[in-house]
Amino acid sequence: MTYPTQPEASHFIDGAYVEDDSGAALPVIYPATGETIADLHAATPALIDRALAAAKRAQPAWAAMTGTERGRILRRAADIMRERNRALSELETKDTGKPLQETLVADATSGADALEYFGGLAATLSGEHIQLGDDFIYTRREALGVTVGIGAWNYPTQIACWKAAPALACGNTMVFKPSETTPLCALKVAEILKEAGLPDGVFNVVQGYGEVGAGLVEDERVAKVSLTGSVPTGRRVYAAAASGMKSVTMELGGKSPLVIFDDANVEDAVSAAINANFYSTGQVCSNGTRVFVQDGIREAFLARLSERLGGVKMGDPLDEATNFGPMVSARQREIVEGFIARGREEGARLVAGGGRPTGMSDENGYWVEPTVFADVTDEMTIAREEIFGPVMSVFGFATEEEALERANATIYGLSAGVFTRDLARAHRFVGKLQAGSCWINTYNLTPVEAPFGGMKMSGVGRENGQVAIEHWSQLKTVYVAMGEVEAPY
Ligand SMILES: NC(=O)c1ccc[n+]([C@@H]2O[C@H](COP(=O)([O-])OP(=O)(O)OC[C@H]3O[C@@H](n4cnc5c(N)ncnc54)[C@H](O)[C@@H]3O)[C@@H](O)[C@H]2O)c1
Ligand SMILES: C[N+](C)(C)CC=O
Ligand SMILES: [K+]
Repeated sequence: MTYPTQPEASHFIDGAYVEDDSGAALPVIYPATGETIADLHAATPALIDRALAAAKRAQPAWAAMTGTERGRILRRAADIMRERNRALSELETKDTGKPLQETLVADATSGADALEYFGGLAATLSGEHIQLGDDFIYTRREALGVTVGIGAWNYPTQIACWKAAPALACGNTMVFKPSETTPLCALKVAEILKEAGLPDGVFNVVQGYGEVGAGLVEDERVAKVSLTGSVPTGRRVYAAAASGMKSVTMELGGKSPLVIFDDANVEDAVSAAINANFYSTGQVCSNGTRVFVQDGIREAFLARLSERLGGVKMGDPLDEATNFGPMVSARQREIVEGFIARGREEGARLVAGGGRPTGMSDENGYWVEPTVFADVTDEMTIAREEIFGPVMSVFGFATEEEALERANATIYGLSAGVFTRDLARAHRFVGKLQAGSCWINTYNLTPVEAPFGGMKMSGVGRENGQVAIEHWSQLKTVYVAMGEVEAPY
């Protein structure tokens, strides 16, 4: 099967597709050609209200089902997603420009993993019993209520599922707003959940720009907001949620370090640096864009990296042989090119890339070459700011202490990696890294079993793993008295 790129309508509310042409135009662009592949509309205030009302109405009955019943629906949806992985991946590729080689293994598949994992966990939700003499206390793990998910554009299906799966497992309902840049696949997630038996109103999708997100966050019916996006947006959303005393999960940006010691396996370290910088054309929050290579192997590392970049294959993202796609949008390419120019101006040494690839269309596809800067210093703009594109900065270092201090010298704390054959050093080092996800001798693996999220400015809360349940539910404490009630008078 193939999904048409134009969906039946822009929004999915209360179990059905809904359109309102009076909403702002939201064209969907295929980043490899610049072609408009769908015309959607942003949600109007009336549609936002309709979605939240549907979620509010559906929530009590959804929460009243047993966890086993809720989980069965999520697991059925996981199976359907896997059966349709190719069609979903093709649609994701058209929406994001990411090569099909990637979307086939990292998007709907990861979404299905989350639905399966939290579908399984749904039946395990429980409280505790605390005996106090004859009296006792028990706790109930309850849903939060109506929740809002807001997505970034790099992993649209995955983000929708990483939020919806634990939210729904816990008995919440959700209104999800995809990124305006990649709005298509969340609608398919909604369709599939419905097909799997999800009651109407439990998962709704509304499209729109930032103000639609803001409208959702500010609504008093909403108990929790989970955002995947940039730090500036995170600040705004967290502040708006705080004034309504809402819970939040913030999955934000990063400028993560990848530290490679002299004793590392250079071939593996180069592979990891490639995965940590050029996968999804560098549009990955957890990317290890600050690559610290110890002095003894730095030139060998750079030489081997340059050779390995000969294996980059740009081209039609729908061709499974293509392993590097365009940037998601003209705007994002402009931002990345601005950073590359700054890197040059500030004196970093360009080792690879740095421009638009020859032979690829300049006007339409938003192409940028995989770019490597060496001799980068900690003060340079490219060393400090999240670029969100295929730009690797390579730094030298002499000692473990120095590497640790410089790795942590950032406002961000999403991820970090260390390569060494000395495992005592590896554990000692990650013990002191200020990052939510650390990898030893690999990079960027984010299975759903692993809690994922940021320290410092990179976020609040965790997605995935069992701990996500705590972020999508609340505890009620019940004290039960077995005797008479004493009072002073
Ligand atoms: N930690 C993670 O899991 C993770 C994953 C992917 C991307 N990211 C981060 O996301 C960023 C790139 O994505 P982006 O450019 O789409 O981010 P963005 O912050 O521009 O937008 C994210 C989402 O927030 C919405 N939004 C914007 N203003 C809003 C407001 N005032 N209220 C409510 N919603 C609002 C947008 O419409 C979009 O849906 C990068 O910084 C990247 O690191 C983080
Ligand atoms: C969560 N992750 C790393 C797969 C995608 C973030 O951009
Ligand atoms: K798009």
